Amino acid sequence: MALTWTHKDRGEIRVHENLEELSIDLVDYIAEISEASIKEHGVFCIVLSGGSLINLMGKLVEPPYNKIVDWAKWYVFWADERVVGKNHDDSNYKLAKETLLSKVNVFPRHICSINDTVSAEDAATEYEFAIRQMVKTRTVIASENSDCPRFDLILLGMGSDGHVASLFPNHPALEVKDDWVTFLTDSPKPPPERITFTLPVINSAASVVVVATGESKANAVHLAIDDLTSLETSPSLPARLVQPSSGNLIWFMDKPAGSKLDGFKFSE
Ligand SMILES: O=C(O)[C@H](O)[C@@H](O)[C@H](O)[C@H](O)COP(=O)(O)O
Repeated sequence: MALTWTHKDRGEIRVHENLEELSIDLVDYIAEISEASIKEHGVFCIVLSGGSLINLMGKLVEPPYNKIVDWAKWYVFWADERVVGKNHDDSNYKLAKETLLSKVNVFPRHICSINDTVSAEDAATEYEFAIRQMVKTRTVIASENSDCPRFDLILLGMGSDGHVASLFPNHPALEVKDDWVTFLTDSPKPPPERITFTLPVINSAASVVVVATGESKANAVHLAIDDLTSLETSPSLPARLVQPSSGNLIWFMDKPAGSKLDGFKFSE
């Protein structure tokens, strides 16, 4: 049984017994938001990241999800991408394609990946331009509260340093406010060249999910969610800066990742 609660300003927290339970809850949630978004505005604009998150979504290609999800209405984006060829093992696109997208009926033209033949800077500029065109044609909804797109669902993993997408602690990309997509050529985690959604775009989504598993994430989870003592306060922890302005925030984690949370301790 999952332990779930809502923090007064850090969203809903779901701590699962194990990865199997977490992955079922995660795909249930994705299927639910997909259905609600399609009912509301005809399409589902989902944003992926890399890492273990993609394998945790694997059940989507199995019954009943593969039959109940309206794949033809999906538009797929990436919150961050490594600037490598699409066939490179570091490519987030390749991971999602092999694990999920090649196994369901998402239209290839609805899969919005980066141009892998240009520099990181140009790839970021082109990706933002492509998204702006889709906001213009109303495939992606415009936010009412910011000059940003309002994606239906942004799925983020989290590193043990608290990074989300390719927004790393103390990196200047965290400060970018005027662009929707920015680039890095000095990522602290290899490969160095990446593009990433900026915080204003992440925080304009209708729903943001952060998935964190394993004991190595426990401290970052605590710093991202709990009310901190003045000693611990770390204003630039990227995961703590995920604060959708008028959307939902949900944390999916396993027990080891949640083990340092105040709410977890109280429930033991
Ligand atoms: O671009 C990257 O280097 C990874 O995609 C990275 O951002 C990942 O999402 C997190 O580090 C969480 O990864 P795990 O869930 O696999 O620990």
